[in-house]
Amino acid sequence: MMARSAPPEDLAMAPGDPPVVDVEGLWTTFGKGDEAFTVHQDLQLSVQRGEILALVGGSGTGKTVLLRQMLGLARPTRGSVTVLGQPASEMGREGAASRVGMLFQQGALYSAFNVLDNVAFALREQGTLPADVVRDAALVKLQMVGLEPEHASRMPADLSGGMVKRVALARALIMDPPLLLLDEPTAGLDPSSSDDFVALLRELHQALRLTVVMVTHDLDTLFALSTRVAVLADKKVLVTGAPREVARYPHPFIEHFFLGERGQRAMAPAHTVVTAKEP
Ligand SMILES: Nc1ncnc2c1ncn2[C@@H]1O[C@H](COP(=O)(O)OP(=O)(O)OP(=O)(O)O)[C@@H](O)[C@H]1O
Repeated sequence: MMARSAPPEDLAMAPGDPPVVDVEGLWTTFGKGDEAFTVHQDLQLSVQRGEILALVGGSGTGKTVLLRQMLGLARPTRGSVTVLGQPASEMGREGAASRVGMLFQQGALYSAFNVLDNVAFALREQGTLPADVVRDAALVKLQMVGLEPEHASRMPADLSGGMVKRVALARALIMDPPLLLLDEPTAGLDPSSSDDFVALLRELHQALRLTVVMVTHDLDTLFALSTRVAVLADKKVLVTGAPREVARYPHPFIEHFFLGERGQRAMAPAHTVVTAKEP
């Protein structure tokens, strides 16, 4: 029998409601035989309602794979990834769309569809609502992310990077999912667009009472948004806690990530007065 590792050390979380996401004893192995390599080894993680959890870890530690498993797009090799009480791999496409919205790293809009059709895609595909209702729902979502009705007919190639992210966010929210997954939400944005997008995410988190799991390498985004951080290292969640507590945890990756020059800047008091949001 496989020995179970201890759950990650939790520096902040208080037990309460059942978790929105519950990852239990997760193993993820790719390849076979001599080629096999294990990305997650008995990984545990819970995300409570209303949290904005930042997943951080070195390159290739399986952050994106974990998001894809929460969306039901990738299966655990062993163990379970449960979303709102149901195994994510059994949600089916529609079940997943109504529970989980995902903002993919590059925005990933359909280049042949205009903005409105991109946003409306999942609702239209469901085929249960009349076209004008789908259209109105998409326009509401566009407004929610700060875009005007006249943007609806634009093509993705004609949008700025910030607008692509907003459209992708509107699309992720079209089915009103309670859980939002963000893969590098501010990657590729200039500092000003990045700040605007962070402010939008924070507003929507409050207004829609979302639970958010985000992967980010960007410390400004992490400190501005996250209520808790989970560090992936050594094939598991090593530690979770409030950003400033986790930053002090003794581990080579954490020291490099938080205490390097960028980390010091992001944690500097002048910055945190403006953007820090800790529980
Ligand atoms: N479908 C797949 N088949 C084989 N290997 C895969 C597959 N998906 C991911 N991997 C591998 O799993 C590992 C983890 O990938 P993942 O993209 O989750 O890393 P990450 O933590 O998001 O990294 P980064 O920060 O660099 O984006 C990588 O080595 C990747 O090549």
